[in-house]
Amino acid sequence: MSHISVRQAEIAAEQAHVDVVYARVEEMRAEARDMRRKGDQLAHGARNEAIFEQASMLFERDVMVRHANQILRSLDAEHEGLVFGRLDTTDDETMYVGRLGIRDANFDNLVTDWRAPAAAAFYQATAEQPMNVVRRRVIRSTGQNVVDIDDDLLAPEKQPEGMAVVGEGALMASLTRARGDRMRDIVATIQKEQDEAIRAPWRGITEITGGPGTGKTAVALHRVAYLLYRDRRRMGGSGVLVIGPSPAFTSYISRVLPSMGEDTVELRSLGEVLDGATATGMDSPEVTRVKGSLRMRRVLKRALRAAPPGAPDELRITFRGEVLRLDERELAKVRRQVHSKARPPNQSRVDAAEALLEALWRQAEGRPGMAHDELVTELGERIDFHRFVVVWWPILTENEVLGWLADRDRLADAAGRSLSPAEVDLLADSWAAGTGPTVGDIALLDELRVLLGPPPKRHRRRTAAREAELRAYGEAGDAPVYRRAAHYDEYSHIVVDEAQDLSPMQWRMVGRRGRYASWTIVGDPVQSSWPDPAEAESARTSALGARTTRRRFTLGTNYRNSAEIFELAAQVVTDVSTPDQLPNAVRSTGVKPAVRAVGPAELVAAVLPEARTLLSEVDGTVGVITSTGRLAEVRAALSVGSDVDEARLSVVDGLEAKGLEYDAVVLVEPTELVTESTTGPRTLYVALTRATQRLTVLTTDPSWPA
Ligand SMILES: Nc1ncnc2c1ncn2[C@@H]1O[C@H](COP(=O)(O)OP(=O)(O)OP(=O)(O)O)[C@@H](O)[C@H]1O
Repeated sequence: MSHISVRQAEIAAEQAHVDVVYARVEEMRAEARDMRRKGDQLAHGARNEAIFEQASMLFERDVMVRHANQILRSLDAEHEGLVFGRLDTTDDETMYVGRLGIRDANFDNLVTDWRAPAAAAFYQATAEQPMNVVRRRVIRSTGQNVVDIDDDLLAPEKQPEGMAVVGEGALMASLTRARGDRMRDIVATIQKEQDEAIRAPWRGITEITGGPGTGKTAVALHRVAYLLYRDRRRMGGSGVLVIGPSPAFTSYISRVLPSMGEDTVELRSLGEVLDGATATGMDSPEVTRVKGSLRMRRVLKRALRAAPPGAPDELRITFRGEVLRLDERELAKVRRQVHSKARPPNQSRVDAAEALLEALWRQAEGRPGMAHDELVTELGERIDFHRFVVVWWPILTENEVLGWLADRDRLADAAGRSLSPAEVDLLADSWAAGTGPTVGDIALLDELRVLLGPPPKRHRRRTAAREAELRAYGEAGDAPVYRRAAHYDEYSHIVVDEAQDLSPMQWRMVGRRGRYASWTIVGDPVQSSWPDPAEAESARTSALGARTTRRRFTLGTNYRNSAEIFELAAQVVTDVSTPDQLPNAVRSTGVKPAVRAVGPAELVAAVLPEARTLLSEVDGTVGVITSTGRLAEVRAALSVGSDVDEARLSVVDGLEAKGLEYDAVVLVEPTELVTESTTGPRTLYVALTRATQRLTVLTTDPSWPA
């Protein structure tokens, strides 16, 4: 047979199996719908039964309906390539690997779930250690149609007669495909070093480091899918949280888990970790640095202890014909005394009232007709006294307290010697600008929330049991509504991506979400935009606990950039990295990055034609990356060319580019990315490593990158 007809024959054989699988999926769908119907009938029946029977029937109904819904959800997930792999072993066994485990009506395996232990060989077998695998086959499909196959022969000496081997490399084929605006899953082509990190035990802290494009994000997300599959009860019930640097990033990765049938994982950017707040704006690097520093804890603590703006500075009250008075100094003393108790301020109003009454007694003591207990009881019940307490010791929100600090004098008082006068100016200006909380403010607000304590509860409308139930299942029962209590801190697993950029204050905020969590921490120190890694490291250790099990995986192959693009990127970080921190980019396109020198007046005008050229050269996305200061100007220049395909073109600054990727990139004035940031070369490195195929650098410096 010719080469082509062997391939066609093999594709046809795989199509036959895939057809059987899809037919079975249809049957399973019908069975699940039937189960759900029965569950509903059971519930209907229960309404007519005695109460105690009702409870058990409702429980049974819940279990049935939930189970049926879970099956339907995973069957309904986007199943492009439901079956993507096949292993042929030395024992003449054949195993298909796919996104779901599927058995036929006789319980024989049609497809093994990629996360099952039996499927591990699909990712881990190598020619050196074939793990009983003779041939590994990747099956590529469009919808339900097999379009191509690709084989690795791992044990040629065991190849039986008639076993065909076709293809040129599924990984390379997948890497050269055009990118869309969302990241895709990589289940079919996970590499061995990646698989080890994905399948690592759930306990403790799993660190995944590696250079740009090594698949850290992809691996972390597949790890989540793996952990949920292996331990759904533990992981799914308490929930999994994935934290990324920006909303652009969380949107970019948002499809990966649903495409694997997992739609219960929460994705949040750093500006959204605190419930009720959404921040996207970034401060300047200088301000970010101060806001992120642990010194802010002391500043915030002191800020809380000051009298709130507008609080009365005198208490005057008449008791038994005598005027009792506490002046500003005495009131300040009482305030200090109440704050010195361990209770948070929002829980201390009763303490404050008691301390005020004691201070009033000290005024009254010795005067005729005064008795301690009478004064305390009678004044304590008086409405004018209550009115005073409410305004003198108000229940505060974190936003109010941060708002106070826009006042430079107040901030300087709170800062004491923790901040320099220049730092005080920087922060006061940033808050006085009134543009709403920035991403850096969110960690401060969260800190204040904890320092203030919860406001006193008047009524508990829901019982604790009801709360717990709502947390676990959502109110609707069958739809997956994953509403958790505000400031939920019991996630079972938390993934922190681009972890190298978290400030110490952000580590504290993130650490609070996982009191009992295990962690996957993903990052690359060379891409860090945080200036003091040692401080961040120690904050991270105290946030996550130093003694827990730690395991570390380092990924060494850059799957994103062409070798030509990465060669240029590596040049800019030679001074801030060691050779072992730089990955190996193995895919060569033969196209070197274009570096174009232009005059300063032509710089911005040159962006549109370059973007147009790249849009015509690649099938997928084009990113324009510029300094933050130039973002608006470049966006305006690009909107002039209304003929460009906006779905394929985006404009971001160096920080927003974190974690994203495009088929082609226009990088505008690289030196500005360096000078604008306190960790310049690292930010530039991020920008230079976003493109998979083409990179054009526009610079006004003819000698760049020298
Ligand atoms: N085994 C693989 N098979 C196919 N594609 C892969 C594989 N590993 C990684 N990729 C692809 O390489 C690209 C880079 O992956 P990813 O974004 O996860 O890298 P990263 O290490 O997080 O990068 P960065 O640190 O630059 O953000 C993605 O398009 C991803 O799909």
